[in-house]
Amino acid sequence: MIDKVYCADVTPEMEGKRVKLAGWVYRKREVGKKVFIVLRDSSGIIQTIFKKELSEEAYAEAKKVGIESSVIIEGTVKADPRAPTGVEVQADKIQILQNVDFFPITKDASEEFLLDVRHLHLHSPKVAAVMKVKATMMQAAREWLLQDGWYEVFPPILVTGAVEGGATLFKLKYFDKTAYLSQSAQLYLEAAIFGLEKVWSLTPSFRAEKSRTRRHLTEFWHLELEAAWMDLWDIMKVEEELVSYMVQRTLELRKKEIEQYRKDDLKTLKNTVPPFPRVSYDEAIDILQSKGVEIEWGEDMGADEERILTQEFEAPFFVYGYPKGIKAFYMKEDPEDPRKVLAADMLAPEGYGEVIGGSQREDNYDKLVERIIEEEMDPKNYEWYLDLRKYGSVPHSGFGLGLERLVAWVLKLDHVRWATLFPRTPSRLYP
Ligand SMILES: NC(=O)C[C@H]([NH3+])C(=O)NS(=O)(=O)OC[C@H]1O[C@@H](n2cnc3c(N)ncnc32)[C@H](O)[C@@H]1O
Ligand SMILES: [Mg+2]
Repeated sequence: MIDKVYCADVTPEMEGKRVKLAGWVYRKREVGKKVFIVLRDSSGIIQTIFKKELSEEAYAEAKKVGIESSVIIEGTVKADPRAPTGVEVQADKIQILQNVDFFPITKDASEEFLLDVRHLHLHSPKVAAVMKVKATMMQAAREWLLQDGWYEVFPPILVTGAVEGGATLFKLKYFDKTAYLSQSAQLYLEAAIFGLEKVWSLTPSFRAEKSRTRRHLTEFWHLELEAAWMDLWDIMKVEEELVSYMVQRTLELRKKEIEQYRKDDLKTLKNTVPPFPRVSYDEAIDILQSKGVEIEWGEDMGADEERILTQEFEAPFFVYGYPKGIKAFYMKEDPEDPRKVLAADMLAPEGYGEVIGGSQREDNYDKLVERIIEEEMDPKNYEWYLDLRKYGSVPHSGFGLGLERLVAWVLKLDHVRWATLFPRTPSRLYP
């Protein structure tokens, strides 16, 4: 590894110190017999200046480099309030690892072009900022899960059945059998609670969603938890504590990156502390109808309805008590109202909507068989899952958090695709 210092670690207090930097040419301009190169690495940028009188050779080389060329630069630190970071390096040596005559991404690049060259778009410090925020959100999640006694498990991705409806399964040939890409690790997490009680996983989930909305990917990162002995209200508390910790910790560690995207007062992020507001599905329908939305009790809320509902809140909030007819087979019927299930979604404010889907699971064998048949599925395909209700069944609940959706809200991205390294949508499988 090159014994370099990071751009962001060069400070005015290091005046007179000799440093070696390695990175990519971010900006370049020539003024008289000087070349200014703003160097970029993963930590940030720093201005370097090449003066002919200091080193003719380095000056001549510096004149050659193009934007995004990979270089190693050596020189002496000089405090300069005019430089972008208040300090610059008076360079006397440059090694060009690979010169770039023309970098394809220009200021006027369209979103579609940026997606076509996503592998080059990852050079961008603004894109790197998204990935740093996403990484910090997961670092925070891991911190919270560890201290709260949850075990990480590693469920399969090659599976034999649907969790969230057969319409969005990706099917593949598995030797002489048929397999599917996992829509959710949930069913396997439910098996894991009989030994570990509180489990979690971060896996890619796959949905053959044809809907081309700003919040759907065909592959997304899915943070899922499952806990024995917990009911819906218990798991909602887990959700708000986890999400609060993720958001507050990321505000603490990545405020600079967040402010590259959010030009507001960060109020909704600061408001993300427990307890989150809770509205019933019935109340949500009343709110929407009072705002002129044409929606009847029993209908699902789509992105548009959720967007309107979020206008009532300035922090994430829960909607609970959905009608059975619009929710999945595994959800436990509400004993107080058989029309409903013990399910709750967490919606992010500012129009973002659903970031978490969760519920208490049906733990009674016969009722679960009934629900599977009601949903016109074959109980034979879920024999192993039904076994979980035959050998020491317990009340249990869990949820799934869409990581890209949470990041999209935190950074106010206009599409969830910008929250993932290489977006997968119905029209995008390459690069
Ligand atoms: N363990 C569980 O209980 C999870 C449960 N089986 C489940 O998959 N619920 S979910 O379909 O609402 O998806 C959960 C979350 O997963 C995200 N999600 C769900 N589908 C997508 C797509 N297509 N793109 C991006 N993100 C998606 C979104 O935030 C949802 O709230
Ligand atoms: Mg959902």
